[in-house]
Amino acid sequence: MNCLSPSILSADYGKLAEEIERIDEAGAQYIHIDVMDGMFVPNITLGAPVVKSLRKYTDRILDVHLMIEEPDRYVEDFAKAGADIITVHAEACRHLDRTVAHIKELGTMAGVAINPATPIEVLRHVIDQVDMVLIMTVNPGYGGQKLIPYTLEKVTELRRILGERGIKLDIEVDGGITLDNVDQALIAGANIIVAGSAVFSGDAAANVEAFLTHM
Ligand SMILES: O=C(CO)[C@H](O)[C@H](O)COP(=O)(O)O
Ligand SMILES: [Fe+2]
Repeated sequence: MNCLSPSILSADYGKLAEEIERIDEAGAQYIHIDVMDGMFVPNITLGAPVVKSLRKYTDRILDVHLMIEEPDRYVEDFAKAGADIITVHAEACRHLDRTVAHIKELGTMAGVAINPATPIEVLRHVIDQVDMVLIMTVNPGYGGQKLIPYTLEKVTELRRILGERGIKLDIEVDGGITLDNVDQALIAGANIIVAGSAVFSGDAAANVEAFLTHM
């Protein structure tokens, strides 16, 4: 199933509850929450207490994207806060297999993300353990960047490999997705679409509805 996961990175942080209710009512199936630690990426955003507060305002899937070093230290906090999917970066984990197992033990869906320059080969031994792979279509750290075209080739290649291995898995794309390129991402084989600035610039509800017509 194709789903939209608006990234609240580009929402008004002073009105997060209202912003989430708006995109929930407009039909977005997921809510993408970007957690940045100022180490793995240059920015700092928010932590588990904010996720816990936001959980009260929506029953949609809380899709937590951890852009933090050694995320194993925090996955339990995010699971307890109400995250439905916790995605960690392969580049940030010293023991990726252990971290994925830890997330699953907590009863939460597990995702693994890779940066644009990270080859999909790093996923080879974990793709039958995770619920989702996140292919970054920009370098992580900021909203509002332009999609890097070669990243969609990685999506196509991963979908092909999954098909050969008979593995059903969600592929999420994140970064620079707009109404003008979302079809390319879907054709490449992505089925979870993150969009931040394209949703939260202007009328967020109308933007969600416009995306959903493509899904
Ligand atoms: O993970 C992210 C940045 O690291 C964000 O989810 C992503 O960039 C979404 O924002 P936009 O759609 O504006 O690119
Ligand atoms: Fe993200």
